[in-house]
Amino acid sequence: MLDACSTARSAKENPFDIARRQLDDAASIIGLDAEVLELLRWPMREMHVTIPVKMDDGSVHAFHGFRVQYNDARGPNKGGIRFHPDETIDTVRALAAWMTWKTAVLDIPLGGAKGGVICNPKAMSPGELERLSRSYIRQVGRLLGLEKDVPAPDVYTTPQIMAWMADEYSFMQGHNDFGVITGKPLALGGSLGRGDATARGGIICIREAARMLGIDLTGKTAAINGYGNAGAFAHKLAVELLGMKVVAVSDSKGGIFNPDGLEHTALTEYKKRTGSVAGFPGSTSLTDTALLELDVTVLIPAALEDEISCRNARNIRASIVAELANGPTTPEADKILHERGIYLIPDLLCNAGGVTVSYFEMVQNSSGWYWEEESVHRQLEKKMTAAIKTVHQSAVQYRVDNRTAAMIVAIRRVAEAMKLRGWV
Ligand SMILES: NC(=O)C1=CN([C@@H]2O[C@H](COP(=O)(O)OP(=O)(O)OC[C@H]3O[C@@H](n4cnc5c(N)ncnc54)[C@H](O)[C@@H]3O)[C@@H](O)[C@H]2O)C=CC1
Ligand SMILES: O=C(O)CCC(=O)C(=O)O
Repeated sequence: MLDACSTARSAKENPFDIARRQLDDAASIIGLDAEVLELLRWPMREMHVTIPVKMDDGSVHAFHGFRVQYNDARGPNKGGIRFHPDETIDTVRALAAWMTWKTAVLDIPLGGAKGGVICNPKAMSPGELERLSRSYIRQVGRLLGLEKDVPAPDVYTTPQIMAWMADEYSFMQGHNDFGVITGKPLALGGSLGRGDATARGGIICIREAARMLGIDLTGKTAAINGYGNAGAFAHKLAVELLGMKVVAVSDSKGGIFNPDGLEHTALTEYKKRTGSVAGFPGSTSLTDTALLELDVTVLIPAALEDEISCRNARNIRASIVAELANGPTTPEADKILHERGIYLIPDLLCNAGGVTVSYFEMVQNSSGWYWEEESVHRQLEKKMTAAIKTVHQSAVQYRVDNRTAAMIVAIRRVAEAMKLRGWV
């Protein structure tokens, strides 16, 4: 039988198939009970919604969206909402499964969920986006709540969108209930430190990986695919906290390269003004394929799924691959990178800073006591370093790659909760 690498494919692999293969692999290594595994292979609940939105030209457009609650054995469901033209139910299922494993790896008392709307936010006016955000919440709101399911931002959703959603949900409840959503603006109960939390958690992982590998990162190079919330803050913090040089970045409109390092402030201002990093003065353009295969110390995929697959895994030259994106590497590519001695920090760990600070936001909203930024950073550092240590121990104990090691930690914790609750 041909494996996925042997077949001539140009289409993306189904992300939910990938999520299940990752689960099956980890489950077989620890001999997970078949009934537990069967439960973990399915979302516990999912909602498909049609979302009517009045457009600026007076027409009504029916958008389609989803909220998938994968598993809440360890606590309320948690996970972002993505607005993207290529969104599918299977992408949302995979992202919800990965949220479940991520909260378990970080040992925060939450489950996993994800939401998505099929739309092109770049082609919508602010008014249309607001009406879409409110209409989505009217449809899925009955599933949400601080004790049930707490969304957050993801690709192409922002703190402003979270604010509209929190407001709509509050109207539905008849009182302010901002704790239903995290990643909110500070003025509405957001947490200090949530903006750069995903990148900050990833930078802590890169720092610890380099320490383990004996690499001094000062002056070393990084390339970042995806220049949004996660990628742009990773650029800033890689320079500020690790002393690295970010030589290449890309977004959906193109990539740029400067061997002397790209300047963060000038680049983010340029992107804000022009809508893309492409054409940034002083840089040359490069394709995403070329960016991923650059000879850099650290490669940071920070865009979408399936960036590193059997098509390019043999050409990756970075020593460390730090997955800020969810699901950027396919299982075949995982194997190839592992065999080639490339140190991969899996998404479940690498991008968990975001949900960890979202959890801190929930705690602050519940208690009404707001933390200083320094406390957020300190608690994030503690949670991340503890998780890094646990995943490393698991990799050594089972002699597996880091993703499988993280999956083992996660499914053991979720399985324990399910057993204690009498689900299996
Ligand atoms: N925002 C958060 O707190 C978290 C985000 N993530 C993951 O990080 C990744 C990025 O999310 P955000 O930064 O929040 O989204 P964002 O919407 O702020 O930015 C996404 C960026 O990716 C770029 N992009 C899209 N398609 C691309 C392509 N084909 N090639 C290169 N760049 C492309 C966009 O132009 C944009 O710059 C996603 O996988 C998301 O699920 C994971 C954990 C938390
Ligand atoms: O902050 C959160 O609750 C979730 C962030 C997210 O969607 C993710 O980690 O993929």
